[in-house]
Amino acid sequence: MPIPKAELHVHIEGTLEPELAFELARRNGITLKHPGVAELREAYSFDDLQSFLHLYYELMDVLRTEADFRDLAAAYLERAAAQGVRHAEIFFDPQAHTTRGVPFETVLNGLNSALEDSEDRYGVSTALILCFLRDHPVDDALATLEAARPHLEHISGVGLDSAEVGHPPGKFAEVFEAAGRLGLRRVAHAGEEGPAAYVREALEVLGAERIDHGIRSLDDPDLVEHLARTQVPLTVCPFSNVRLRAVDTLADHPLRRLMDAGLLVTVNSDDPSYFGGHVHDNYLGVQEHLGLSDEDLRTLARNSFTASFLSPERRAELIAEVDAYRFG
Ligand SMILES: Nc1ncnc2[nH]cnc12
Ligand SMILES: [Zn+2]
Repeated sequence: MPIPKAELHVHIEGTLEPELAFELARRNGITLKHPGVAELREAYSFDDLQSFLHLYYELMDVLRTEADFRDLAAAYLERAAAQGVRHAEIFFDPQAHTTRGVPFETVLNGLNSALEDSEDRYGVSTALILCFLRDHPVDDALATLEAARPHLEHISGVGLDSAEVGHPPGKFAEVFEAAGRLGLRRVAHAGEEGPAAYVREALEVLGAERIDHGIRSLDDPDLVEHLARTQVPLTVCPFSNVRLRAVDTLADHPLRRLMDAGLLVTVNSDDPSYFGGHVHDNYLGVQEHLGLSDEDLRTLARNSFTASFLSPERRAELIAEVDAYRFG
């Protein structure tokens, strides 16, 4: 079994495998543009974040009913367990569904019905993080937070995702402030394609407790020093960065430089069905291409629990499992 770890950056909609997409399309009487699974997989070649988002939102059309969202989440949890995941903090994009006429409750109830027995079935504890789409109006984000209010016992935090460049975090100050007042944790995608200044803004204006991606932080030495001192975690997604061409190759990936600079770095899958691998595949990829040792992987696994929203007691238990793990 792979080393125990937490996954802190995975979009549930990005775990939709082509086979399941076709099954759900059939179930819902939808015809996909792509004739079959092989042709769809061939379309998984991207120039940048925007070209990926186009297909990502298009394929979501197959997700219509509670059962669809349940099956999507159950399939992810089963695969995650096989990758050594013991705890998953899972993003979902309600606006991508409500704008298509799928009610907020359909999405949340469906996901929850898979999440509620995840610990018993798969040995994976879970949390949900509601992401606002930063390329949509702020008022839509406020309305989404309002829709979430009756369901806060099922939602741990809020995040910010979708097209980054031209959509600085500061635009969402009011929404994040309101989310904070509701007791929600706050994270944000920043510094994936956008500049280091967006990472600063996410920290200073949104009160982000974790930065999703954050790789462009390296362009600003003062910011790197700040992140090292405060230990605000980065949820880094190496396969994603290569597939979306934020980084040329895995061998060029800045993960090792971020670790060497003393940052609290974690490794995650982002949208595993689109980017060629799940979270442990990412661990093995960076190990091979960046020359990380088994002990480096242990550090990354430890970091994943340290950076999680689990209680200090549960974090300590899981970190003890990481420390006791023997590489095969
Ligand atoms: N890598 C990513 N960046 C921004 N938004 C996303 N939504 C799904 N994956 C994303
Ligand atoms: Zn992401």
